[in-house]
Amino acid sequence: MSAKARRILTLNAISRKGLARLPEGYVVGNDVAEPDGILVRSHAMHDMAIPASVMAIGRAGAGTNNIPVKQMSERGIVVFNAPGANANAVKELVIAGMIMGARNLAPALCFVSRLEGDAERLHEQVEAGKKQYVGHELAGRTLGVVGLGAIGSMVADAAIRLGMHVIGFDPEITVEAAWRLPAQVKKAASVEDLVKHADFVSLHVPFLPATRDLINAERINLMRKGTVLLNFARDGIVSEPAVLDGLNQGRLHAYVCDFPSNLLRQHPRFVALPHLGASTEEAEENCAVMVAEQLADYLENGNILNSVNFPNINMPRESTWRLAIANANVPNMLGQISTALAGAGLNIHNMLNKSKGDLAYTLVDVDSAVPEAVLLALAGIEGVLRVRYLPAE
Ligand SMILES: NC(=O)c1ccc[n+]([C@@H]2O[C@H](COP(=O)([O-])OP(=O)(O)OC[C@H]3O[C@@H](n4cnc5c(N)ncnc54)[C@H](O)[C@@H]3O)[C@@H](O)[C@H]2O)c1
Ligand SMILES: O=C(O)CC[C@@H](O)C(=O)O
Repeated sequence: MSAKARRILTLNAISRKGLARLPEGYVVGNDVAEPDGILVRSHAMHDMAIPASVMAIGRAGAGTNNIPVKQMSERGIVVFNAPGANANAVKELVIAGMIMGARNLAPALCFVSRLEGDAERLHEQVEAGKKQYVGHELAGRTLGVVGLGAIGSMVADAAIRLGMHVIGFDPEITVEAAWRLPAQVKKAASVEDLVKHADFVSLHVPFLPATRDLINAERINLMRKGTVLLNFARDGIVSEPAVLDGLNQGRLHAYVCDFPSNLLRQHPRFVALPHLGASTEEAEENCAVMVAEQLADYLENGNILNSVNFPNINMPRESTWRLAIANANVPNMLGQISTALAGAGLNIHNMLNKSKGDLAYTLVDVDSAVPEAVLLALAGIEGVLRVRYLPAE
């Protein structure tokens, strides 16, 4: 891979092992001006002025709701994520959360932290107090999983191994994810159907307008009495006032999540962790390695893997002179690109075009150097969002 002095701005701490995957010569830091690319975890980018120099953003994680993806698409900026790279870390924390909820571990730990006196007095208080925290076991209970992607499918699998029954709901499940799912997972017809039949409900969907308040008062009222609700996805997926009512009325036994809340914080059966789902060395490294490699291959060669807004595309280099063109997915773009190249006497060696939704992307290898005037002509075609010239070093 060629090593231009590309500039990468980091908006969060990114694992060093990931940064080491960037080519030599890259300038990387949290104060880099005029960056070519940005690496980010949960930093909120919606209100940030994203410099004109930026060509790509790599999210070292799964959720991209902290990034203004639509505006980036309009600017031809490719947004990458790291699908599945932190799924095992989240799965393990969800299992911990189920046990915390079922065995009343958070209030029990609070009880212990308040104990005073000598060893004999501690013993007396423990034996008198522990009956308040009697819980139940996971085996034989039913877990409902909403969203059966990378994390949901792993949670389902782990729960089955713990002796639980599992039902799942995911109207947009991919073929790949469906293959990953254990055969024992029963299919729910809807979220309503799922919550009616579960003792534990765990949410693993992205935060989108369609999933805002997915768990609301109506759905909580359909739940079995004493349900444990787990949310390691995003806080906005659950209506907090509805959860508070559910906890107060006993419909919910506990709400275990990764998102502290001022509204819920006083409730003894509200358990919040500080967004720790992906905070393991392994997950941080996996995410950073994946996204750094994707970002570098895009910046150097124009290839795209795991973008949330542009299609996957990979064309091995067969010539020195490459163009990468991001454009609207409308008719005759390829015709106009080819005409502009032919008009300048440039012979196309290889060309690949892919589309995803409203966006398309074209890689073109040509047999000779591309003059600046041709780049300007291509950029002037209506619907072209960005033109990059990537001659191999
Ligand atoms: N707590 C954390 O630190 C942490 C870590 C990783 C991911 N997350 C969150 O978890 C989410 C899921 O992560 P993932 O890696 O499993 O993503 P994923 O893309 O692999 O899976 C998401 C699944 O949700 C499904 N889905 C979408 N809308 C749905 C709906 N309305 N009802 C049911 N299913 C629906 C999709 O079809 C997909 O299968 C992320 O978007 C992120 O917000 C949180
Ligand atoms: O980077 C993190 O710590 C959180 C990541 C997580 O929320 C995700 O969506 O992948």
